[in-house]
Amino acid sequence: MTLLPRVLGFLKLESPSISANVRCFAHLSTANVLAKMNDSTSKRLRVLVDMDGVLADFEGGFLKKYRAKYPNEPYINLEDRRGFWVSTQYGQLRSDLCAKAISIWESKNFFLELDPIPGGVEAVKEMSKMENTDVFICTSPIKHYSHCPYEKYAWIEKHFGHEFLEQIILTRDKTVVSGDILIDDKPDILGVEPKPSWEHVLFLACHNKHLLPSAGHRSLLSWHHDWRGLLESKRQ
Ligand SMILES: O=c1ccn([C@@H]2O[C@H](COP(=O)(O)O)[C@@H](O)[C@H]2O)c(=O)[nH]1
Ligand SMILES: [Mg+2]
Repeated sequence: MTLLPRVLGFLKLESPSISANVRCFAHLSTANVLAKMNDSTSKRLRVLVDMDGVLADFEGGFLKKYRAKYPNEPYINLEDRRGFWVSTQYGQLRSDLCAKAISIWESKNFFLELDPIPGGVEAVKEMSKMENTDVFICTSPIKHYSHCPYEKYAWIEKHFGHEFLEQIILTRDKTVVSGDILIDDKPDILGVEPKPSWEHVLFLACHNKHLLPSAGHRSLLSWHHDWRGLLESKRQ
């Protein structure tokens, strides 16, 4: 508190616009003034990061467990995957395989045991430590809720630590969540909000890599590509 008059005096000399900002914060402590000023001079970014297919290897985990449970049934190699819905493509292969596919991700420990997508956990940890950046993991649980919601929380705790549980958003409709950017492998993210606040950046996955880039639709090829540049472009 004692430093506040000196900080105000210094800022008044340095910049009239900054000192105007500071006058609004005159009731705050010195630390709060500096924090608020930082907020008011650079854009705070809210990043939403999808989980399945972006942080957790849903497709790889599915194929491994499907082949273990149904060793004599046909399967689809990851290179041959087309379309977001695994169940749809398996159903096209043979109609009864749709239910068999669904039985895999409805099983206990499916979501918990998914391997991390290379570089994803490290990237999200790093972005969560960046100045003026709020990161949330925004993920859709399946409606068969016996295991999935619990295991998604447990997966985040296992890979990010207990404190990161604050950053989870479980929703079946991502269009109602506000953010600057949503990094997600699903090509069409639809819901009740026709104009979501975020820019959807398509994360490359085995099921979407054959799609032509749509006009104005940016993509992130992997966590080893320039996600930092992507975030910076949204601050400007
Ligand atoms: O064929 C499928 C493939 C995936 N799912 C489930 O959809 C969600 C996808 O969540 P995102 O947040 O969009 O990554 C996930 O819970 C998968 O289990 C499906 O139901 N059918
Ligand atoms: Mg996904």
